[in-house]
Amino acid sequence: MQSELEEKRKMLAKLEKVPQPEFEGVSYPSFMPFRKKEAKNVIEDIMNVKSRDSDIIICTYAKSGTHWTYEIVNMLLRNTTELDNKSKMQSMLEAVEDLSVLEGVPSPRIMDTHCLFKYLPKQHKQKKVKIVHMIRNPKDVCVSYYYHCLKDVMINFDGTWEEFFELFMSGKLPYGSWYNYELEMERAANDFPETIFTCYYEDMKKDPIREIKKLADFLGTPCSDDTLEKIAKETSFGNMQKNKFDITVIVDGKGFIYRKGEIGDWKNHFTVAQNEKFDAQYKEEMKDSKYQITFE
Ligand SMILES: Nc1ncnc2c1ncn2[C@@H]1O[C@H](COP(=O)(O)OS(=O)(=O)O)[C@@H](OP(=O)(O)O)[C@H]1O
Repeated sequence: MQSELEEKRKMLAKLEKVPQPEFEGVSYPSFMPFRKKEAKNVIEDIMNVKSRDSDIIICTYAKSGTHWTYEIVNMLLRNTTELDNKSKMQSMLEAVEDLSVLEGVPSPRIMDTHCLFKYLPKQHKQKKVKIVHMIRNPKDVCVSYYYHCLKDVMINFDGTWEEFFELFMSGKLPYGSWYNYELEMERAANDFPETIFTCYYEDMKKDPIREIKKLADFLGTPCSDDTLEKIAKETSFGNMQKNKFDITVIVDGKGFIYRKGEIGDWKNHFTVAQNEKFDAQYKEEMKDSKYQITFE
């Protein structure tokens, strides 16, 4: 399986940049399904995926800790404390390239998506699919996303930090506005409190054992203190950066998912003026939100 991942990585490295696909005013990285079908049909394919009672979907805005969450969820479900270098997350946008592959994945399937909640498989409600939502301080998301966009062959961006900051502020970047995404997730979590679990990136970073325990309770996979400790250690940033196979690839052959994994890198990038502008927009957009994000 590791060799299959290597093959996939080589294929990614060869991909030409193409125009960014768009649907309902939101653009997407040009994953393979978009290279073969209209964006509308790709999103419809996701919405028509047949759900199973045991499915788990990790819902995150880009750069909010998706791969980290996957690894923790995978360990809890498969009762292991080792990083999974044999398979990869079923990213829904990529997986719909061949639905038979997704149908052949044994249960419990762990899928992930950065698309809006309204584009989840329609059957998720009746099947009571469990949704794990990780939210991260959007200033750090913005910085992390900037570095990602510079390197990702599926995204056409080679601008400056200043330009990227403005794109983030306007929401005109792949997957759209952070605010739209998170406010929709908040409404969904109010509507489906039993099936949506939200955790904060910063909480997971500061007290992983406590947060992994909460997640295990939600998933119905309780485990011993010893196991919790092992999972926290194995999924620490340093260990994942060193030992996790990274499917993404850039010119120097290295992946780019595990960059810094820190809280507060925004302070190394935001100017005072950018910070003020961001705070003013955040205050306005999130005035009715109950999310508790602190800009440490
Ligand atoms: N174990 C662990 N601990 C803490 N932080 C971690 C961990 N694993 C990944 N990361 C950081 O998460 C950022 C990548 O987020 P995603 O996995 O959501 O990226 S993606 O949108 O799916 O490409 C990216 O953040 P930045 O380092 O700030 O760029 C990763 O480094």
